[in-house]
Amino acid sequence: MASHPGRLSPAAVRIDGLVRSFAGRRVLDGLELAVRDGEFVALLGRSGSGKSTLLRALARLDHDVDGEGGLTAPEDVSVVFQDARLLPWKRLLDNVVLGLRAPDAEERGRAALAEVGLAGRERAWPVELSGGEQQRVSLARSLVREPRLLLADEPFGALDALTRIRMHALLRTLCARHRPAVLLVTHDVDEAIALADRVVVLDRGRIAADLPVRLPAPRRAGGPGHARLRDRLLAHLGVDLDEPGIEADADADADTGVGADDTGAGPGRESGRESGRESGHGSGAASTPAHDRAAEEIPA
Ligand SMILES: Nc1ncnc2c1ncn2[C@@H]1O[C@H](COP(=O)(O)OP(=O)(O)OP(=O)(O)O)[C@@H](O)[C@H]1O
Repeated sequence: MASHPGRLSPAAVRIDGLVRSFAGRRVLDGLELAVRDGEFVALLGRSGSGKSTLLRALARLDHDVDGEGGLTAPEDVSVVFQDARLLPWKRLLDNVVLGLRAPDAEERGRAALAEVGLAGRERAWPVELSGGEQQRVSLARSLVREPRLLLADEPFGALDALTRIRMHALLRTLCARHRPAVLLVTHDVDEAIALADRVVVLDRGRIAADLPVRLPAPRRAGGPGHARLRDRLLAHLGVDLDEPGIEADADADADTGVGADDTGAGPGRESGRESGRESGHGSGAASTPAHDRAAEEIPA
């Protein structure tokens, strides 16, 4: 992903003390987060930690939900879900340009389908496509609108491992070309590390860790720094790698070419102590959020 960690870009997203509650229970509890223009942020968190609730708030799909706090997000937002949500009675091109009011909509739709590797399939029906191909159409439909912000809620969660790897490469290429800010919800730590400029971990409605990923491309699992960053994120997700039956990557201590403290993450923010494994999941520190250093760098 083309990233410019040293360059100060404006904030595409700024969230300040966001609260969202269901039946009096706070799911987002004073959440602070900023995402720069063109930045790719992966959002990890245990099931029920509020990831989709956050995405729905950013997409303005939560009108009926109780909440407060500041939320600035662009108007031009596209959302990709785990299921492609194509209209089965419309051909692929019509699905891609649905609602797109532009004189050159059809031309752009064709170009978008070509970008995702589906040139020549414009007149196909969704039912004729595999799951991975349908998700390609979903990406084309999102990016044809040239959104400033792309929200992706586990977009590859239903795909097989090989298709997912291909989709990672495609998403990287598309984002480098179109440069939207991206907030990707995923359960897959490796996916987060492979794709994102920054990985944030949501825990009990707040950001428990916010780690820039400073790993060279291509980011292959097992590369320098990768394993230790992975362990650190897993610890924040409550996975105890010391538990019998759970093995850390064998190369976790065999990384070369990086300093002793190099976890592949820059000087991010973590609740609790520096090592997530030492702090244990949650560690109680989620209730006293540290200042978000990464967000601090983002000018309004
Ligand atoms: N419309 C709703 N009404 C009531 N409770 C809700 C609603 N939407 C979400 N919740 C609750 O809010 C909590 C967070 O849900 P959310 O879907 O945001 O979690 P998540 O982190 O995306 O989970 P998962 O990883 O399992 O998809 C859950 O306990 C869920 O039951």
